[in-house]
Amino acid sequence: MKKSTLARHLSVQLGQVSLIPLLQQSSSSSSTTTSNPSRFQKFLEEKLDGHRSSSLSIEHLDNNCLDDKDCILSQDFFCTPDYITPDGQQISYLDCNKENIECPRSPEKVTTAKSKRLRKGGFAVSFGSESPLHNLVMEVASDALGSDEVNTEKSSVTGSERKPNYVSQSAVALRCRVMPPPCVRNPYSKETAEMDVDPFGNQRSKSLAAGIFPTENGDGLSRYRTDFHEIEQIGWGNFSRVFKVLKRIDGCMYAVKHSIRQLHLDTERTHALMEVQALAALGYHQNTVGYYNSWFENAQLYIQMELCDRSLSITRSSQLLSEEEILKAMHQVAKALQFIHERGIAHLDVKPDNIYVKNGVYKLGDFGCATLIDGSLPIEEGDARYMPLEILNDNYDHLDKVDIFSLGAAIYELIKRSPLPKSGPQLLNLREGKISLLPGHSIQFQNLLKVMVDPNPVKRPSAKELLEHSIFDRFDRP
Ligand SMILES: Nc1ncnc2c1ncn2[C@@H]1O[C@H](COP(=O)(O)OP(=O)(O)OP(=O)(O)O)[C@@H](O)[C@H]1O
Ligand SMILES: [Mg+2]
Repeated sequence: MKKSTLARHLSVQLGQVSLIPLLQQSSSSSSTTTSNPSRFQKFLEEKLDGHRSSSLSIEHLDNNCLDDKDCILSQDFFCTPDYITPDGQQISYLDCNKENIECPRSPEKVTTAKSKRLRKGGFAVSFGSESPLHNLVMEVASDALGSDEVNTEKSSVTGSERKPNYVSQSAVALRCRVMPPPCVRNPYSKETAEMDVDPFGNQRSKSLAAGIFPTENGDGLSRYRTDFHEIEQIGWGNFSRVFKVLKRIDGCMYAVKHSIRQLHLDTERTHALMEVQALAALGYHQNTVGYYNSWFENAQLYIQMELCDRSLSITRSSQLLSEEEILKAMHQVAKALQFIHERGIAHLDVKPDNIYVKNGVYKLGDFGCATLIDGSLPIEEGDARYMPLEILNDNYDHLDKVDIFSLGAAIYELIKRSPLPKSGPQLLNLREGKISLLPGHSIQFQNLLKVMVDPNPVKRPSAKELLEHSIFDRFDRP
């Protein structure tokens, strides 16, 4: 009884990825571990046979949903342009723009016979059917599935054909997903230790009593609600809202941004995904906002990111920055730009609203307009107030230098402490590289700003050259 529950629990987890590689691994390793297969192994073998006999190959799992219940909503199902394309998978953006085209397959994971073992106090421990950990897994499994589902699942795996009351593994997996894990305080995180609100109160039992989490579309399958506890809204833009959230499973704070509009068309989703693809391709840099995860839910794109304290927006924050602090921000954003430009990506929406601060460290965020410098992806320019003349004239030859102009304009705005106008002579002057005198600021600094907003992109320094300027000597070198 217990083993079959464990088997179901594991199969539920596997249902979210692909069952086949583990089944193959399990069936091969089983011969080495025992000559007398357990019920669990038998079950896995039966499942494998079942999958084989119904011609369910990995390819089918990847590309075709067997039935509607086997589909898990995920960006995996939408073709998108790649910032990094795996070897041998040259895809063009235009191809991906077509509706209903097959997504390129991810490189196959090499399956090894290694199995992970839980280590405790330096010793490898295994949990047999009598161990407390084993019992805990049993409890969670039976907690996550009602007794009716247990029967349903049992009957479907013991019979060779699907019974009318068959519930697909993906459906069960989704059902399991919506059971919130306990909301635990993270003992390593200062953030959660100092929290004045207590989101750790009986959230799980409350949500269970309320019938899991209601979603806007009423399907009860909100990954956002299942995985996160929403604390408050911390930002908004033209296209998104951003929330401070606590992740239930690790007890840490994150920012989750989600699109305001529902994205029903493939083209809309493809476009929205460019942001997460850029973030994912870039990887970690201390001066870019950290990216963790993304998913579609209710036709909206959700992006889980590193939580920052605030942005430098001068309309949303009343904090005044000294020249020293502004130079520090400029230096750190220049480091972020050097990092992304070296990877062939231009941000195209550098402005104070998109520069965040966390523990005194400045981070470039909002990669919603990010594109490839070589011009091989579509270009959507950011906030027009920070765009140089060449972009308005559809000249995209120096996209990295667009970011330098925008950084210069953003710094100019922070120094002036008044928002750049959307039109008028001040904006035209800026685009022509004319900035008014900035009393109290060094000539060296004013000259640097001037060259950053030069109307000729070639004359603007690159991010690397900017960082080599002597004005930044007092800061650490890249
Ligand atoms: N990781 C984060 N940590 C803290 N605050 C954030 C974070 N991400 C975004 N914000 C806040 O939310 C605001 C809106 O986010 P963002 O700029 O990414 O949305 P958007 O809709 O793409 O904006 P835009 O209108 O500029 O295109 C930001 O200006 C910032 O104040
Ligand atoms: Mg923004």
